Amino acid sequence: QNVDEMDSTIKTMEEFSGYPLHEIDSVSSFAVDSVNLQKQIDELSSFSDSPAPSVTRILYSENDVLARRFIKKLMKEAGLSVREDAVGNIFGQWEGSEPDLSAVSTGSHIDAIPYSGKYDGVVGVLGAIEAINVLKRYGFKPKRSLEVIMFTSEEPTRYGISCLGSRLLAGSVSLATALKQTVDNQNISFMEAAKSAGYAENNDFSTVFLDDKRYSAFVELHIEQGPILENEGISIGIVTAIAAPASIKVDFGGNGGHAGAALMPQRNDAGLAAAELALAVEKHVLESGSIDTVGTVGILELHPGAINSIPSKAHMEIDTRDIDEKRRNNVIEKIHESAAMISKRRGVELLGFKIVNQDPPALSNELVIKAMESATQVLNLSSKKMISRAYHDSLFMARKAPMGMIFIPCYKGYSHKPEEYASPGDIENGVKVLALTLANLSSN
Ligand SMILES: NC(=O)N[C@@H](O)C(=O)O
Ligand SMILES: [Mn+2]
Ligand SMILES: [Mn+2]
Repeated sequence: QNVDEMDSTIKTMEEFSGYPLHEIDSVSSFAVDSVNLQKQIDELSSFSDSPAPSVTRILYSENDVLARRFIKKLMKEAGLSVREDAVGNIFGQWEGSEPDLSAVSTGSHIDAIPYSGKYDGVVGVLGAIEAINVLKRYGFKPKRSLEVIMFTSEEPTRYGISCLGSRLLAGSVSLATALKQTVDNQNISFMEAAKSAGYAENNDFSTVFLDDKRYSAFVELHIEQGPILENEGISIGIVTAIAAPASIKVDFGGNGGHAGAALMPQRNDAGLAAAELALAVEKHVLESGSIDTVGTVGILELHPGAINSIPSKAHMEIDTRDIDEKRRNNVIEKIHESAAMISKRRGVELLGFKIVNQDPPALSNELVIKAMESATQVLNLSSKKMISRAYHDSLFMARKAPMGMIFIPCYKGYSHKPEEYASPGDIENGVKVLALTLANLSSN
């Protein structure tokens, strides 16, 4: 990009951000402390219930509490004023020159599903704190306050509810009520676990709800969790939409019995019903007519779980998503019909078919997209508009503020496994784009 183009880009950015960018003696002084950031990522990954290189960090576990303490320490070191809500969403605020204006927020999550990696969500929390440090080191002064959010339980691991913290922030009355009766598969109630981690003093979770004017924008930095950016050699993904996720819990019941003595015609094997439904999920998804429809049976549990006993109960959890909500809902209906048909044909009882969540997709906000694009231009980084097939807290923050997401490449698109990896250089680019985007949005 030659100087004239650079000048015109900076000019556009200044007009857009109202921030004196030409005073920056060179973009290079907009520096990220990548070495320190990588140290923080490595240290955070040590708070894990599974051995390195895998990371397992379950909501309100001992390692989750230690990790939360680490995040609050880093927020304080960045000069942010820290507060937590009733379910443990953590907020670090940098007050702007006009604190009455709606603030600009950014953030992600640090919980990690069993045996996963150290970058999912973490880059968006530690990277956000570092983006604040970059702006502070550079002498930037925000007009609107800037707020870093660490969302509670984006992963559905412990209580089967994804984006628990951001759903509540978005005002989910049904969840605020349901949490009082929710237990995990060890029968530990949400209330008990939350209290053990220092939260849920009172059980009125409506205190978590955000008011509509709280934020003027929300931006989340995240690894792509897919191979596109790496394959195409592109530095930054500008997310335009987040696919619509849904999850279903299905339970089958049969008579069970002796694996040797019970002859095949006399059986109503709950396990086989579940197995057949798992294949039906794949069939319905493949028949949706679009590559954008996906379906996964990530949990399948048989009871009593003995080799020589016919399964009397089968519990399965189905995750299905699509960028087209209607098409996804059609698939859910077909799965429901198959569950009923299989149970009838096999003489197995369909004990439960519970749709836990069936969320609409979310669109990114045009102005936030513009701010992210301008930032990549000024930083001379290649970028590409794309959709997110993974869901994120942004899916719910979009209900409360104009939303945008910044993706960075990750190794072979790996995620939710220990081989998940993003290079310090790619993380640095993401943090810079985030910092400039926040500067932009908080100056308007
Ligand atoms: N981003 C991400 O991994 N979110 C997950 O919880 C998911 O299943 O999409
Ligand atoms: Mn994840
Ligand atoms: Mn994530």
